Amino acid sequence: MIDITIDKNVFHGFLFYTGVLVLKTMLMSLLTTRMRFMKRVWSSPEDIDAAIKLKIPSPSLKYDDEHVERVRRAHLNDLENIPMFIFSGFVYALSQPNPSVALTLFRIYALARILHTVVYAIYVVPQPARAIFHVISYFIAIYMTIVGLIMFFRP
Ligand SMILES: N[C@@H](CCC(=O)N[C@@H](CS)C(=O)NCC(=O)O)C(=O)O
Repeated sequence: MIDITIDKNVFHGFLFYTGVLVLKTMLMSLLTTRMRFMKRVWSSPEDIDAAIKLKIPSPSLKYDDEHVERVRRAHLNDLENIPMFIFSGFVYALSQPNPSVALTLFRIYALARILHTVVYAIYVVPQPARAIFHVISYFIAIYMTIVGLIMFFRP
């Protein structure tokens, strides 16, 4: 029998920021599509056929457009990190953390992931801006996983 106690505010915070980050990741598909239309660049021949039918002027088949690839890399980076947050945040929320510390970590994590995208794919800001936002979110997720596992599985 496992005795699970979870603070209501911590759980609400976890679900809220998970929702924000899931929506943010899904938005990356729209951002990629927008960039494809702006640059008129697609990477599948059938998309070029569709663009011609839509009378989009001079669409091109290109696999390495700098702007499109930048948005795709930001999306991929979300996919490498945000699913991890969902596990880390959940196990951490189960470990009876201090509610204000937990909510602060969720908030900083979400903000850092959003700013990572802003400086990577929207307004390109020189490094180390992106690295800083990545490191902040990465170490928060590592901290939450370790604390969560230790506290949850303590004898
Ligand atoms: N898969 C990442 C692992 C390391 C990482 O996430 N680095 C951060 C901070 S420099 C990043 O924004 N990488 C760019 C990217 O994933 O495209 C990479 O190839 O860079």
